[in-house]
Amino acid sequence: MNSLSEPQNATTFSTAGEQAGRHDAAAAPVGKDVKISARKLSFFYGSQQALFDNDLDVMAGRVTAIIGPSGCGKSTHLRIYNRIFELYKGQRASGELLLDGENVLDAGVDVLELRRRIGMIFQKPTPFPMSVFDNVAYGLKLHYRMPRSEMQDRVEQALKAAALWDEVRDKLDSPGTALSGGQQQRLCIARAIAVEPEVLLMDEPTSAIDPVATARIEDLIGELRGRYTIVIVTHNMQQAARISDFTAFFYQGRIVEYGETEMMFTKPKVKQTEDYITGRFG
Ligand SMILES: Nc1ncnc2c1ncn2[C@@H]1O[C@H](COP(=O)(O)OP(=O)(O)OP(=O)(O)O)[C@@H](O)[C@H]1O
Repeated sequence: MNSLSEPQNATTFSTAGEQAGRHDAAAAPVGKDVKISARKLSFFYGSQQALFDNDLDVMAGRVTAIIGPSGCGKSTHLRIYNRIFELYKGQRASGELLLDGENVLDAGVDVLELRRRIGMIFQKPTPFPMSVFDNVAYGLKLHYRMPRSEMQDRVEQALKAAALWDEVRDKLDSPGTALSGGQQQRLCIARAIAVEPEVLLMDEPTSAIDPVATARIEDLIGELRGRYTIVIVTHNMQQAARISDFTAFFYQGRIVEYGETEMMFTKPKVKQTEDYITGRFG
């Protein structure tokens, strides 16, 4: 958890851009493992360009929040990571998106395997119309062959990791859609976790659920930190401050500023970031 009241030490943070002699505030933090690097990443809906030369290094095992006003490109950026945009006609990305140094946009990439490595949780919980058990087993059946007993173990582990096991252990055969909204969202997290991803993308995962359920998901994100690299889009400034290690501020398809969350929220380098964080626009 980040405390916004802790004293700041500007020397603990330097950007890759500064090291390279650049002084753009959207460069990358250095000195830690990078899991994903966006390089000159742009995106087009038909002829309309929505993202412009996004450069971003996502740190392994950390939580990175993407913030910015409505329509600035947060979801568009996230949807490139697992190439989910390719399900829609006329959408195109250019530049590079490196996962452990390999460009996921290359033609030869196994997209099914990419989506196993990079799981996604959406704004509205999306349980499949099947039982709680089958929701979690779904990806396992898609990606692996295993005996039923191992499948049961993996489902249980995933539900435990998603902090849902105690609530559903007696209703594994009930429909996933019969759970509460917050439980459904944790079910979706369990489904993503079951296939042992490396990265979890979360696109406003708490915007459709109540404050108590939101707190549980935020706690869960805290528990998953370290084991997974998490990138979360959120409209909620307090949430970004509470749960993320790094924050990227997007505006009109560009990354205006990126850095450690504590610094971003206490000493932003760019006036636009400060104005957004303090609620002057957006
Ligand atoms: N399917 C689409 N076709 C055409 N333009 C789109 C499409 N989806 C998004 N856009 C445009 O791309 C830009 C970025 O949209 P995006 O949804 O990524 O923003 P966002 O920051 O996630 O917004 P919000 O916070 O409202 O969810 C916007 O101008 C939007 O109108």
